[in-house]
Amino acid sequence: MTSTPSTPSTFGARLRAAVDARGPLCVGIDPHAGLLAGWGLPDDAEGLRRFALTVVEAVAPHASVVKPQSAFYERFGSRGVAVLEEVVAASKAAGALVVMDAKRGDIGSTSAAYAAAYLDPASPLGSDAVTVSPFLGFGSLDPFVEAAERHGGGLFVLALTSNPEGPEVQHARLEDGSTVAGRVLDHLRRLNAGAEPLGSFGAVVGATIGATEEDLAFNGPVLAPGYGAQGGTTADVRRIFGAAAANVLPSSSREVLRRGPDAAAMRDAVRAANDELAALR
Ligand SMILES: O=c1ccn([C@@H]2O[C@H](COP(=O)(O)O)[C@@H](O)[C@H]2O)c(=O)[nH]1
Repeated sequence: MTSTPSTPSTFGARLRAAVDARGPLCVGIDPHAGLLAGWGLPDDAEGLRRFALTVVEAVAPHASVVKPQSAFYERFGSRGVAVLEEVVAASKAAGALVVMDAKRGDIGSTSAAYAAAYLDPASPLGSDAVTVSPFLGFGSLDPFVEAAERHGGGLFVLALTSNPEGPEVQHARLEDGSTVAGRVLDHLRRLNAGAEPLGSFGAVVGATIGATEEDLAFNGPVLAPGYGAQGGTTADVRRIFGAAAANVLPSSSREVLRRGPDAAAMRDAVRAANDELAALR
């Protein structure tokens, strides 16, 4: 009997199906020291583990996407990274897609190693998608693009970030008059051309940015952090993205996590946000 290797579905296709089933809210799993304290947990690897797995159990069966922020795990060294591995596995088992928020980017040969770490399903940190930085030149991300295509994964490339310092770099003008962010979006438009139902190469555009001249329709998903604790609202998502809002994943960490350790309260916060965001689709 011959076996046919199954072609992995694309990240864009999996994401579209997940959002249709569960709603667009992406829940950030960011174990801040202050949140551990607020939950009555010690600021150590065991406190981190109890916090992170409690969040996964509460939200991963309900949210389309979870986004662990790697920094909060790395600060505990190898024991923290082991917890991050557990978060990835448990979230996937509960049916959520995992976006690893690691914001990686380096010269191409090093990017290849980062891509293997975060996008190869055989890696203990293998996720559905990873956040990457294009500020070493978009071409430095080629190894990530190749790994995403090989493994059916996705990328979220920083374009217009939610922090107030971002415009200094992202609004800067290039020789042809386009902005740095606009050039990033152009690259994504090229990578996603013709993809159905949605491309796998996304952008990070904060839910907090002011008016923008950029064309935010590029046939790919948008991760929109800043929703919730940083002040971004559903009305902001509508204002910023307009017709492209249907492909936006508003991302909220602290606004959900501060409701814990009460699992029902975290789950209800996810449901309430998704109910409100449904009007955008
Ligand atoms: O432009 C960006 C890119 C990423 N982030 C990350 O999202 C969360 C935001 O957490 P909140 O508690 O909801 O504010 C965090 O992990 C950031 O590193 C971002 O905020 N802005």
